[in-house]
Amino acid sequence: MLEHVLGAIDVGAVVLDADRRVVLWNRWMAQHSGHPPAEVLGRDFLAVFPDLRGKRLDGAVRQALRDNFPAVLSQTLHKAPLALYADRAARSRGVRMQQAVAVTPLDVAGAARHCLIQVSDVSAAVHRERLLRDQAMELRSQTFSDGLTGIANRRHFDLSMEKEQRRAKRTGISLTMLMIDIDFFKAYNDHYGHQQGDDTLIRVANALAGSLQRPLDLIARYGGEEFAVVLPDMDSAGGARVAENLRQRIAQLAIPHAAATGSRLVTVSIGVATQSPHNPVEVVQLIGAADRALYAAKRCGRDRVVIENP
Ligand SMILES: Nc1nc2c(ncn2[C@@H]2O[C@H](COP(=O)(O)OP(=O)(O)OP(=O)(O)O)[C@@H](O)[C@H]2O)c(=O)[nH]1
Repeated sequence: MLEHVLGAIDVGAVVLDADRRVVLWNRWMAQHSGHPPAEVLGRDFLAVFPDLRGKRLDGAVRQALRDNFPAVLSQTLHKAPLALYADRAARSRGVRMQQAVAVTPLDVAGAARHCLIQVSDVSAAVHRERLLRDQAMELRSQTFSDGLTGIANRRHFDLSMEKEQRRAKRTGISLTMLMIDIDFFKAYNDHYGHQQGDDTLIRVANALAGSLQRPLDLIARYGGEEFAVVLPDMDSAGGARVAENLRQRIAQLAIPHAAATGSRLVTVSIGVATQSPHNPVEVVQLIGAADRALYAAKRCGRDRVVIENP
């Protein structure tokens, strides 16, 4: 009965004697290792699996036999310690089964201590875990990025702005923000259609994002055709330079805009506001100042940069 049970269970079972020789090798082990019992019984376990020497499982077997300590090998640290394969195809591709391994000391009447090694196939669980992790990462990135342009979304901007503003206050550095709005975009949509409007939004977003240089600079789609930029550790003069550079970059794209006045190209207006170390303000005040600067830029004819201090 016991032999039938050992043959039927969906777990690998190996018993080693005090000299690490294999004294039990169930059918599951034969099937997944490719070694029938006749080939391994009486042999040193490490001669069957030579690449185990010096590894965690080798140590766990020693500890079980010598010190009577059981061990469970962490699945994340030791994914596939034994050369075991799900099937022939996996073996020929050299793809080992993902395993959970437990080593248990066994007191055998009238003999020195043995140990039992139990192996289970956790490939499906590991695969499921990986899928869930990938999905979680995908969801996370969707939560913080704008669906149309792929840059950060408003939520990402709000969080980043709060964090950077606190950091600027704490460490006594400047923080500049820009509000950027595409000029005459309603007329652009009306003239070229919404689809081309979307394409232009994407091009403008990519050009703006590609022009920022420092790793902590963040550009987000603030709403509709409006973008916001956070520039940590940047004073007012530096912010004005960045803004002017962005304005020129968009003009250089030379995207035709037949319905715009002036250059008849797609242009942007930019408002700049800076929190200096001597004048810390609230985030709303900083955004309000950048907004006012943007509307001043619009009023003064668009395609320009205006600075306003909070
Ligand atoms: N194609 C497209 N258009 C959008 C999107 N979001 C907002 N818009 C359009 O952007 C336009 C913004 O128009 P307004 O706020 O009147 O400003 P404007 O025409 O750009 O004029 P000024 O800002 O004063 O230069 C509206 O017509 C919106 O429909 C979008 O995701 N795709």
